[in-house]
Amino acid sequence: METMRWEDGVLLLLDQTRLPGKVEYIQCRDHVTVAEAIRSLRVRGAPAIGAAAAYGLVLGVLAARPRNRQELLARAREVAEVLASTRPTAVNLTWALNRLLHKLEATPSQDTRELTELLINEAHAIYQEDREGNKRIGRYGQELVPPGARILTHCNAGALATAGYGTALGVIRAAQEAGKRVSVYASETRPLLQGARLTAWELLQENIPVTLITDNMAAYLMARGMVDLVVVGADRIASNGDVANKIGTYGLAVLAREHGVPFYVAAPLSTIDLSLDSGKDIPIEERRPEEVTHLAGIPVAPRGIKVWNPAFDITPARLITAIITDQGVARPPYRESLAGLFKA
Ligand SMILES: CSC[C@H]1O[C@H](OP(=O)(O)O)[C@H](O)[C@@H]1O
Repeated sequence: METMRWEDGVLLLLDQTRLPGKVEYIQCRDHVTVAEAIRSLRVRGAPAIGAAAAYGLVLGVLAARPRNRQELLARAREVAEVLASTRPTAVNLTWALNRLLHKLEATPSQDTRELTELLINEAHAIYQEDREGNKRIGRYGQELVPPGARILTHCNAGALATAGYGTALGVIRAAQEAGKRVSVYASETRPLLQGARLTAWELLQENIPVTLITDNMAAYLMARGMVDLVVVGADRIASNGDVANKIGTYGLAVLAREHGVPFYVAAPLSTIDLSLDSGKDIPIEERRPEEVTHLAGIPVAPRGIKVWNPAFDITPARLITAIITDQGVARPPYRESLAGLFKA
């Protein structure tokens, strides 16, 4: 199942709001459609958002038919700003857009066709590198997975959240491929149910044993000794190892510490933001109240109720056993080990 596909100047995006019931692709011919898809989580997951935004930038430049380098650069910057404003937490979004802009600025060509080709190739490179990087995350991560491990994961950090294979689910896939016969508990992940709708669906598609639990069952599951490790994805990792990830992750990390369960985060280097000193500096997206007060369009809370709906929380580095990246496994102290991975 592909999260996205570039076909003759059109970006096809798998509409993840329709899963698991329907597999439907939306055709994006302009950056505004891509921006809406990111904002409404038709495409979601830090690396997938980055890749989609990169292709969205290409679409925005193509649509404007710039007559010269100057017009093309101005248009690219304008479109990047629109796409960067869609969701604040996943650093891959701005990382991908900045990578394309820097590539443009570093290329002296005056030929708009050549510059546009350059953008398309860079977007393809981001997509391809993420797929390959996730396989490496899987290889590094599966070495931490004991045979027969019962693994708890939260939200969806799978192929649907990336350009393929997944980060946290990449570790699970690699462990399964290594013959470790793992089983997975997927927490449903209120309010948008990425665990129930996406992770459960992804793993079932590949016959990886998976059991769905509600978020409030995780504590009792661990108290019953039914979890051997937790592995989750990330949307942004600060230089000290603090991790922003789907709301509910921090609670799982506290529970894992309480019950002596290893807690792993899996993410590519493109999710690590060394410019941030700690998790305090990571912007946390707050979303519409209706995501909490309604379920499939049906009200489940009284009209007018006040709602707080942060889409992410921050897990402090001290609760994280290791951070599994596409360049190797980082262990505490993270400020040194993460910086070291960039130098490798
Ligand atoms: C591999 S990154 C996946 C990451 O993104 C998810 O958030 P969202 O579904 O809101 O984009 C969640 O935090 C996952 O861990």
